[in-house]
Amino acid sequence: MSNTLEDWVPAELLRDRGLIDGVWTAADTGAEFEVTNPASGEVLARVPDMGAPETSVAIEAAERAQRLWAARTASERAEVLFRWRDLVLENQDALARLLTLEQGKPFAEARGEIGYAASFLRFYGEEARRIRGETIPSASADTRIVVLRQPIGVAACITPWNFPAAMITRKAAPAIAAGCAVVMKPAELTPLSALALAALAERAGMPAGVLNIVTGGPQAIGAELCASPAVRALSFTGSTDVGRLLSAQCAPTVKKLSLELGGNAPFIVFDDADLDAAVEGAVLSKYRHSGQTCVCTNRFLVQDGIYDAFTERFTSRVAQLTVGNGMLDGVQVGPLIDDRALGKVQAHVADALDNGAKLLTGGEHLGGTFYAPTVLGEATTGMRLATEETFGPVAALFRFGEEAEAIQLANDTEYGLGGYFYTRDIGRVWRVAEQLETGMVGINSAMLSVEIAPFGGVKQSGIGREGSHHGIDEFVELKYLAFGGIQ
Ligand SMILES: NC(=O)c1ccc[n+]([C@@H]2O[C@H](COP(=O)([O-])OP(=O)(O)OC[C@H]3O[C@@H](n4cnc5c(N)ncnc54)[C@H](O)[C@@H]3O)[C@@H](O)[C@H]2O)c1
Ligand SMILES: O=C[C@H](O)CS(=O)(=O)O
Repeated sequence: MSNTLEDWVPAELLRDRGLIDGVWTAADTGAEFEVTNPASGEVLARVPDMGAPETSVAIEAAERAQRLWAARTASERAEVLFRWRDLVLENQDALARLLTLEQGKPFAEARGEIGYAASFLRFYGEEARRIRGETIPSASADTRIVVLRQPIGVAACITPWNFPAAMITRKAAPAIAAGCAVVMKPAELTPLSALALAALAERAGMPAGVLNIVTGGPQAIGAELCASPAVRALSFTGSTDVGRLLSAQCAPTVKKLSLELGGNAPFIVFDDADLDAAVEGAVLSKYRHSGQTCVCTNRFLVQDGIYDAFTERFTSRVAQLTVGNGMLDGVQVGPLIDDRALGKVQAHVADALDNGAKLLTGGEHLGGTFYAPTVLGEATTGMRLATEETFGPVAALFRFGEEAEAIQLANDTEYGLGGYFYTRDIGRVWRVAEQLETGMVGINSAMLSVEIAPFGGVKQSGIGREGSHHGIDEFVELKYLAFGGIQ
């Protein structure tokens, strides 16, 4: 099978330059870095290794463009987003192939991600015309109070490798709808999808400077974005460690921060759960994208009375999953993104086994960065996978007795992104939903991600929300106007 980009993706979607002020641009030094296919290790492309100087030029371009963009009507901004969305959907298969080649996820999942990416362009195109202010009944007869919602200005966006398309539009679409201009730094492991999306934005009529893509070294680009007083908002998706660092770097210029960080999602199966539904939900929430999703389950908490039945059914389903190159038909689990990710998975499994976990299926390195879908029984809280995000295809099953114990275990983490539970008791549904310390809760449901709902975490999983009408708030400022002297 060919792994050459040009055999799979039309030339108009392949870009080997960053986009700054509407110009496809090389690094000032001419330096480049390689983008590789995680399924084969082959080099797919080389893209510019930019740093602080190019980032600074992109910020200046965004500043100029933003003033003009904000002066356009909301309908004009919406039209550009709608055309962009149409082009993304027209190119859905090609974009999905590009995504699978640079990122590894199975083609069907990649195709789903492109549809998900397009959904943000449509939703925020619609939302552009609903960025409404308010009037507040005044305290005195001769005054009036009006609140405007204005674009914040230049927004910096930093995105991860696990959703190389959807994380771009989940940030860019609300920012652009609100009248902001964006300087985007995609993950260095997966810049090609971001560049292809930018090529389509350009074709959709996005004015020069409104969407800039800077590829290259995260530290240098990140430091410049954080230090610039012209950048008024930073929207970051990635690990909690980098989120903490960026928060500190933004403190001197006091930016609005939106942080979508790591998780340690619990998935609770109560004795009264619908077993078939719980097993299907468990497989989806754990093995989607080889476990490399921020809302993937990290800990299965299973009540004593259903533990054996759930474990048997779940393990048998997991053992049937097909692992392989995501470009091949029927593959359900692709490679891990790189050797570092593989090393963490192997270390978590070894640590769990050393501490008494039982290997029920998997536990094998399958060559390259492929790892067998794995289930570990009798996990306990002293194991690394109880407190750290494994970010791989490893399910750890913990036992519990009473509802209160499940809630205590579920909340025993610094993270608070997603959580799931399965039960048929309506009283328990409310009790548990209200007590879980997470930003999102799946109740008899394992899918949280949809453009119309607010996605985000509490505790050290982040600040702010993406998606839904709340996603606009990250990119607007309130301005209160006090009118006096009205007779
Ligand atoms: N909450 C969410 O919505 C969400 C979504 C996807 C991923 N994640 C989390 O992201 C993590 C996996 O992604 P990752 O490995 O790409 O995370 P990461 O934090 O290593 O990288 C994320 C982005 O930050 C950049 N980056 C790294 N160091 C930087 C620095 N010093 N300055 C500026 N930018 C820097 C990277 O280049 C990349 O673009 C997991 O923890 C996962 O849970 C969270
Ligand atoms: O990694 C987590 C992202 O937010 C992707 S998704 O929204 O859960 O699909």
